[in-house]
Amino acid sequence: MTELFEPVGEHDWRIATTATGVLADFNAAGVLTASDVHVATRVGALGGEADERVLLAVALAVRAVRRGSVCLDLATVRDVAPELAWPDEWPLERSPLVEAGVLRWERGLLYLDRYHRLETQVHDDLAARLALAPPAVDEPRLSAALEKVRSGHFSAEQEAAVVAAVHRRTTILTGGPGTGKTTTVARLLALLADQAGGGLSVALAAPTGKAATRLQEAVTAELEAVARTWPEAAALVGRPAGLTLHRLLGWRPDNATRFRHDRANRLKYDVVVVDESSMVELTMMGRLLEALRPDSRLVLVGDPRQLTSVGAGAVLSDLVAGYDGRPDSPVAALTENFRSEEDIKALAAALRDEDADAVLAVLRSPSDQVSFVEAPDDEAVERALRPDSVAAAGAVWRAAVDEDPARALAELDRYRLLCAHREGPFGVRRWNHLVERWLAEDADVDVHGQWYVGRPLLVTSNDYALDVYNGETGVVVRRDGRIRAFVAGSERLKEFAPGRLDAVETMHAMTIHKSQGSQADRVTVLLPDEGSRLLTRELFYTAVTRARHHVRVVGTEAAVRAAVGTRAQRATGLRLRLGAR
Ligand SMILES: Nc1ncnc2c1ncn2[C@@H]1O[C@H](COP(=O)(O)OP(=O)(O)OP(=O)(O)O)[C@@H](O)[C@H]1O
Repeated sequence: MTELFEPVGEHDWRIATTATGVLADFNAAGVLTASDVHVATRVGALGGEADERVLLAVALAVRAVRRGSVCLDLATVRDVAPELAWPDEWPLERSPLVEAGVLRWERGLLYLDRYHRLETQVHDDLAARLALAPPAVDEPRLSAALEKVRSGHFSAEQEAAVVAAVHRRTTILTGGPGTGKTTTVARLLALLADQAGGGLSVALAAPTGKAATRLQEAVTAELEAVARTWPEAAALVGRPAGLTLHRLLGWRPDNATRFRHDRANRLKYDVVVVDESSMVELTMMGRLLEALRPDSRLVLVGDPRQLTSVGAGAVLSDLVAGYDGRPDSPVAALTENFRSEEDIKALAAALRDEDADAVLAVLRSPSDQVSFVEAPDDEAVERALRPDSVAAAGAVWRAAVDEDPARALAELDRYRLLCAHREGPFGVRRWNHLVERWLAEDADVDVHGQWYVGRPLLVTSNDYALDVYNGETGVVVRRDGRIRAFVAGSERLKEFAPGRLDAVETMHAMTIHKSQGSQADRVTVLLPDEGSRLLTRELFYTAVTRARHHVRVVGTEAAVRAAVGTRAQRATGLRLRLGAR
């Protein structure tokens, strides 16, 4: 796995032509980009720091944040490129930048001040929530209520989780796909509404629009199940709406990182549930925690084994690891998977155990749920992917031709081709083009133009004016002779003149990062080669757990071993802070 780039000549945009000394050396070696170097030089000039070792540390800290870390671990930083001339020491203690608080140096971790502040804020806000007196609970009422939610499905593990959550203001509910997290949340809401006697305001939030929609749908369905045995409580909860975290906090057109709700203007909700919390980056977690009323309840739901957020931080997995073993831990874990097929569960379990031999054994065992196409070269990969891709895209296209957008969107959820990369031989862009070409060649579909009938769409950013959100899926359909784009929303299909949707991509293939928070009946995972820097266990786990009924892995044994053996490392100090009370 390489973490460096290879400069392609002196005009490469990643080369800082003004850099000198050690910064220039690390830039030329592909460790630092031009922007890392520029930020460090500028910070040094403004803060009166000329020691190039400190400037190198600043540039490496900027690089670390760019790559998802919250800070720079100086003890391991050399591993990036051991052959380079690293400084013998980091004279940070004497640095005016540390003195001025521009840099923070703590426990061997070097922070840019903004990230240090965020991390300490997240820690302190959570600590303050945990230190508050627990909410008052009417125990006889709770016991009576548990009797009512027990009918229908409800495992002992789920019951233990809701009982713990009723007694806490902060709960972190973890579990893999299909472990009944949403079921548990719906029952928790019923119990809380019953305790409150009504008037409980609930927000169901998630980092992406698609995840928010799914959460709302799933909670609504589970509340309907609760209503069969306990209609009063279900009625008290009502129908809470799903919304993105940006929307919950009050998105501001003038500021990308600040929201309308903050410490001075808190959220009014009594309960805030956040699904897919593994995707929540440190900045957003900070904003959420400061906007919550201290006495409100927060339920963070997610799977800490999945890929971390795109932005810096690994908050959920840090919280789970950091609270581990603490008597005040707010973590409730669900482990029993009720949804996936046995062999998919076995594959996910082998990945959790970090056991490459076991992963390969599951992949190679005959199964109608898991398959492995060992494709040594490009041609073999194409041969493997072509029939399924054409069949899946053809089914979407046929529904679109039949002017049936609901069916087209349902077809879209049946099959998904997942890639690690956006660009390159294993990238989404290439496979989108290939599937379009195959569709034209094998099924005679007209794929010309941007808005061809049957084009599957993935929304890539939130548009509050249009009411479409990052992660939502859509399809192009001709209706009454006009080309329209339909996007799946929580309550209804949303119809647009396609030109109005500017942040959409073709979705014959999708990145694994973007697939978080969604599932499909059948999933094909295209593994990149073993040198890919994206290939990690978290990536592989996220990909295979997107499948409900069948997962097919296309790649090589070397790629499988590389994935299982590589952890997505992010330097953060949150778990240390939590562990070192
Ligand atoms: N105790 C149980 N016994 C049997 N089935 C259950 C139980 N709890 C949940 N289920 C069922 O398992 C499936 C998955 O549950 P649920 O959607 O709550 O899980 P989840 O963890 O939220 O999943 P995901 O995150 O993948 O959406 C649902 O069909 C649900 O009805």
